[in-house]
Amino acid sequence: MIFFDKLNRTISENQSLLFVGLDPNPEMIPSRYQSSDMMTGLETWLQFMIAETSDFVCAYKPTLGFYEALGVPGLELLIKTLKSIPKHIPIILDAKHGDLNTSSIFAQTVFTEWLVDAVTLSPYTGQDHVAPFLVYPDKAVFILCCTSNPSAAILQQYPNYNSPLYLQVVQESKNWGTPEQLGLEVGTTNAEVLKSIRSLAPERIIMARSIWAGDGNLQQILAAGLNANGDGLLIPVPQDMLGSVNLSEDIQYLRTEINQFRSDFIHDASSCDIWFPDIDVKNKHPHQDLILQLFDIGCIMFGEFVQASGATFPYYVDLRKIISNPQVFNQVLSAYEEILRTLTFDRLAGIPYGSLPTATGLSLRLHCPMIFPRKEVKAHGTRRVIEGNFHPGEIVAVVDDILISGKSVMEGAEKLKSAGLKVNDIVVFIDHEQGVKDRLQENGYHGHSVLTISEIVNTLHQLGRINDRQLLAFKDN
Ligand SMILES: O=c1ccn([C@@H]2O[C@H](COP(=O)(O)O)[C@@H](O)[C@H]2O)c(=O)[nH]1
Repeated sequence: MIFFDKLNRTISENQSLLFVGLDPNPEMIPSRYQSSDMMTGLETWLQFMIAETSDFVCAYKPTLGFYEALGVPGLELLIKTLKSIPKHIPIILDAKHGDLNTSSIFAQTVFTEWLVDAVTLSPYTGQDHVAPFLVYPDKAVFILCCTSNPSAAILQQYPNYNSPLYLQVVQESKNWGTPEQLGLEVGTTNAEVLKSIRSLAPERIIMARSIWAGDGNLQQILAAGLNANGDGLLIPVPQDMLGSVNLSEDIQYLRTEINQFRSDFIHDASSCDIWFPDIDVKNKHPHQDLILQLFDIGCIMFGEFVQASGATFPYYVDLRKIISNPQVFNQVLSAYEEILRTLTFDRLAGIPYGSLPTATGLSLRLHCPMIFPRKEVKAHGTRRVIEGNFHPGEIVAVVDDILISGKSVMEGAEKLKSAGLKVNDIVVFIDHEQGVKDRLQENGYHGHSVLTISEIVNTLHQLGRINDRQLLAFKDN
């Protein structure tokens, strides 16, 4: 069962939006658990919390840092604690993981060995960091949008109160995963902050944090954070309540207070909002799925990228990555193949290095011999400019990844022509447009492309993968 369904089922069965932080914090341990053996005391306390609350919460949230701080016994305690949580209750591991290099292995460990359902992530390493977690279809992530720590305001409110960074994080992270896969972690005592995030992300689950640290106006927080259906907001059980001997009664009292507010809130609302992705089904691009997959595996990036010419573009395409994803690579080959089958040629040539794997794949598919013009000629050995066998006079179809100015592909084609070969057609995956095909034509080549960059950008925007700002940056280019 996917995280989202598991969470909603527990919310409905336990009639609760409350979650408990299962943290072995030695500074918070109630005196009745302070034995000479700290680990035993912490474990007994954690078991008490689970036993007292499992019928009244929708999720548990162990904080990895508290367990790590206890060393190896702490990690053993984490495994024991995770195993003690009833299977039907979702576990959100609060890791605030933020390291790109360890993201894949960390996702594998927490999801397949520790069997947690969701994990909190820091947003700073961007979608590349989130993607390895989202390849687990039944799991989810929560992106840390803001914290209530006073000194963090200088960063989170940057550059100004009208357009603060934490709202940029919300807007941006909505492009990284669906509402079922990606929720938001919001630490705040300020209902206005929560309200601004809720209005920007009406469809997301918000995991509230730190709401009890301020004056604790629960009603304001609920009004700001609940979605129009009176849910979508996970509320932490206050830390000081977790030390109470009457934890079960206290939590039920809090649950009733929240549910009373929710039912009044739903009653007052005259309509409900349903979130739909902005997809135009009728005008679906024939390569829509491929465009999405290329974006999701990081082949199409948005930002400021300096090109070989020195110009800055709002995107960069790195098709070299497809070789690491055979399923996407196969689809890319099929798209090239469709064009090549309409052309007449004796040999295929790939432009090094990026297009050599593509040309090799196409050569095998089309049963057509391949050659390639070297990028640099070796000072030793055969000193060949063209690798592979050919006969002067043969027609070569040239394959490359992307046309920007057309310079690199034309340089390759010229080397082939110098060796007595004929080049009529150049087939690329992406055409940057802006007249580059005309430039090829002026030099005697007929350019063909699977996709244009505007088709890619418009499709990604239509499907919510890129935002209005990214679309505008592209259009203004
Ligand atoms: O987004 C991009 C832009 C460029 N490349 C690399 O450059 C050449 C194409 O540039 P020309 O100006 O047409 O020579 C392309 O073959 C890539 O090697 C890129 O990969 N992605």
